[in-house]
Amino acid sequence: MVTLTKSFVASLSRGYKLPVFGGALASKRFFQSSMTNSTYEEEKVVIDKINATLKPEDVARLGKTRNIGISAHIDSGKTTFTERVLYYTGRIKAIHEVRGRDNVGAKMDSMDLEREKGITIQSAATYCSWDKDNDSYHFNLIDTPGHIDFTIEVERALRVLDGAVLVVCAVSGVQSQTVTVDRQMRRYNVPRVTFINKMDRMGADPFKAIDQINKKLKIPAAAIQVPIGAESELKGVVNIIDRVALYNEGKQGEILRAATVPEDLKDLVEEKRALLVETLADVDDEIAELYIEEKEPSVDQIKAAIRRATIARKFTPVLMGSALANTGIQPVLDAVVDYLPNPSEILNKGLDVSDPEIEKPVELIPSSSEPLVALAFKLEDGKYGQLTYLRVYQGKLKKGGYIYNIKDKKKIKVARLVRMNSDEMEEIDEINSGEICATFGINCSSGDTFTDGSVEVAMSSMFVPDPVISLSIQPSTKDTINFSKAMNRFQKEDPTFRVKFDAESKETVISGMGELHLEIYVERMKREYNVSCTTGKPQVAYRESIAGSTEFDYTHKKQSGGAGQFGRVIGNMALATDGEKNEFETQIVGGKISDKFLAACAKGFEESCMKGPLTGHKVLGVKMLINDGQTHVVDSNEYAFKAATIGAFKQAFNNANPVVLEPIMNVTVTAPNEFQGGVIGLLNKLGAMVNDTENNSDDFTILAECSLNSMFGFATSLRASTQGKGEFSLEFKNYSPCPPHLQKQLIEEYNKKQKK
Ligand SMILES: Nc1nc2c(ncn2[C@@H]2O[C@H](COP(=O)(O)OP(=O)(O)OP(=O)(O)O)[C@@H](O)[C@H]2O)c(=O)[nH]1
Repeated sequence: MVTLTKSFVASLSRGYKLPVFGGALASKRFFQSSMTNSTYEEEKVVIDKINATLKPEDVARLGKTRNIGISAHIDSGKTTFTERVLYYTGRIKAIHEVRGRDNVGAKMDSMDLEREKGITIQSAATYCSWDKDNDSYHFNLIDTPGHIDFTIEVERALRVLDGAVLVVCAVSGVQSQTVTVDRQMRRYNVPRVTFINKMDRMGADPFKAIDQINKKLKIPAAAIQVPIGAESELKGVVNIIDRVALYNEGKQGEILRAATVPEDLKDLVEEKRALLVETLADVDDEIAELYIEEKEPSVDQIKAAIRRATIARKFTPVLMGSALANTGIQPVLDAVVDYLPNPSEILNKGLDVSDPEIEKPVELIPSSSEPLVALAFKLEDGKYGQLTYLRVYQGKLKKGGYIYNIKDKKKIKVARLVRMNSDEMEEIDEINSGEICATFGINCSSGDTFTDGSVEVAMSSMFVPDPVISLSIQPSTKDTINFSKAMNRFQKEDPTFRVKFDAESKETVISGMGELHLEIYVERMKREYNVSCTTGKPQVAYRESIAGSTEFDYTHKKQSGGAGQFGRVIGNMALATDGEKNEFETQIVGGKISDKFLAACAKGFEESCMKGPLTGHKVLGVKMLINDGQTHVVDSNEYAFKAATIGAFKQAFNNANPVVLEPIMNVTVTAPNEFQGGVIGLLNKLGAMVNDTENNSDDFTILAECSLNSMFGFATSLRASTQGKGEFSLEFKNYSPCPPHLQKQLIEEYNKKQKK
């Protein structure tokens, strides 16, 4: 059996740990630039310095802006919640339910497919205003999808947002996807307030859910409300900080009536208020001091401490209600204003790419007078062409002005600027730093950065992770025009979705980040482009590498008749220092191979890495060094040296203990306790390695590692062994050598295909 050195395996998994279901923006370089491990206190020193340079008009404007995401486990009610937010902020005139009988569907689920299935597939950005204490606040609200396979949308949204509302179901509590979303929020340093939804359902228990947030998400959380009534008798909530009861009245809960706390809730209010102060004392120095001195903090001190601790990502205040029953939504909007940061309270960094060799992180200044830096975080194909969503981090974007795409330095005119309300739009003339808008007519990809041309700053590197799964696809009809149109559009919208034509099998192959990810595109093709397709079996994206090192001496020679060919390359092949990359190096002395021919050698190496000798999959983590060789005065040419390198690569690769690598996933499974034995049995059968098990009073969570290959059909078997109550999520961990029998089988299959 082939064994890999520890350092090699470590090098493959080192660096970035991309969520396999998404994460295009989560590139390694992006992590270095934006994902700091610094504490908020360290960031705050820089933020304060930056803010001291801002003009009063910027400070005032930013203070009234909130860029907020809404994230949760699937079906927790995000879309229903957002619909209420749009209604109460006056953006829409009526509330339509998700899967509602009125056939209109919720506003934010504007794609037909979303309306029909009642799930959110694409995120949609919406602008709305909320009045509080005689001030008007502007929210840019992003509804994010809940399903694991659309995590790319969640990740993109979190990247451009300054805070989030985490929606948790009052009955189910913290679910597997809540844990995933929480992990993403940590990764992007997003502060959050929590809303416990579905308080009208039987068995709703907000305090149990809060306990789970503390334990499972490991973030101190405390209620700032208690419910008035329960289940179908839910009437409103008590704000326990101000000790005020809030009743939702009117046809759609639009009237919020304040009243004294009901007598029967007074004890509960005091108990939960004391718990809130105690929790804050653990995370905030000012409250801690008062707590030690046994002094009661004032309402303002409590609110200020919640704001500080929430923005510092040390605490999450918990609100509760029912979106469907129109209860408790307005206080969440107040909490967004009170406790979530404005754009000047978050440290955003870009990369100075003026020198491509050294990308230096630079802090962005949310001032409208600074040079423009904006990130295209989402594309949509709308009625008027490509709609590009932008977050302006610095500077100002004007209608009629010019911007430059940092990727290709192309100058582009901004013909139209709009603010979006799901699929409707409002024309605007300019957009300032810290805001989100959309524009038409810009030909770009998701993740591109735009500037005014005076700075060379990128918000994230252009690196996009390779997909891990692929499917062959064929249109059932002859409508190839629409088929290609759809493919092009999907690829632009989603960098993790790729399309390629396999010349050998004469098939179009689509690749992506999960089974459902691809299934949705197949479905969208049918619905939006009227093209039905047949698909092949899902295939895992394997990689090839070596486990040893070797020397090579290879001559490519054709010197009989006609123009001759001669090229000889000598050197060695070993593991690359960076396991995520391949490296090519030359150390030729005495001009034995000219620079021109060495460039041809580099091309030969690149070509070889695209198609490994064992199974035709890409090569990963291999270094090739050419340090000697021979040239023929007449017969040597670029072609001959390229061919010599390809030959040498193949020979050396086969001599250096070649291995096939497969994607290993982090698997999180949650199910009620009675199914624990069955789930462990199931994971064992798949060859998964269980790393941790966490038991709660009624459910358990298992963290395991398993090859993606073994995970096909897991959804079905988990459902069967947990009576449909188990849930799981997957995240890419690293590439690791596949079992020898699988390697053998893959090589045999490949060889058979080659012979055909
Ligand atoms: N009883 C009750 N049902 C709710 C509540 N909020 C939402 N629902 C229902 O829960 C289901 C899911 O709601 P959605 O708003 O689509 O949930 P979502 O989180 O946006 O779902 P995805 O976008 O698919 O992740 C729908 O049938 C809603 O009617 C609530 O407060 N109480």
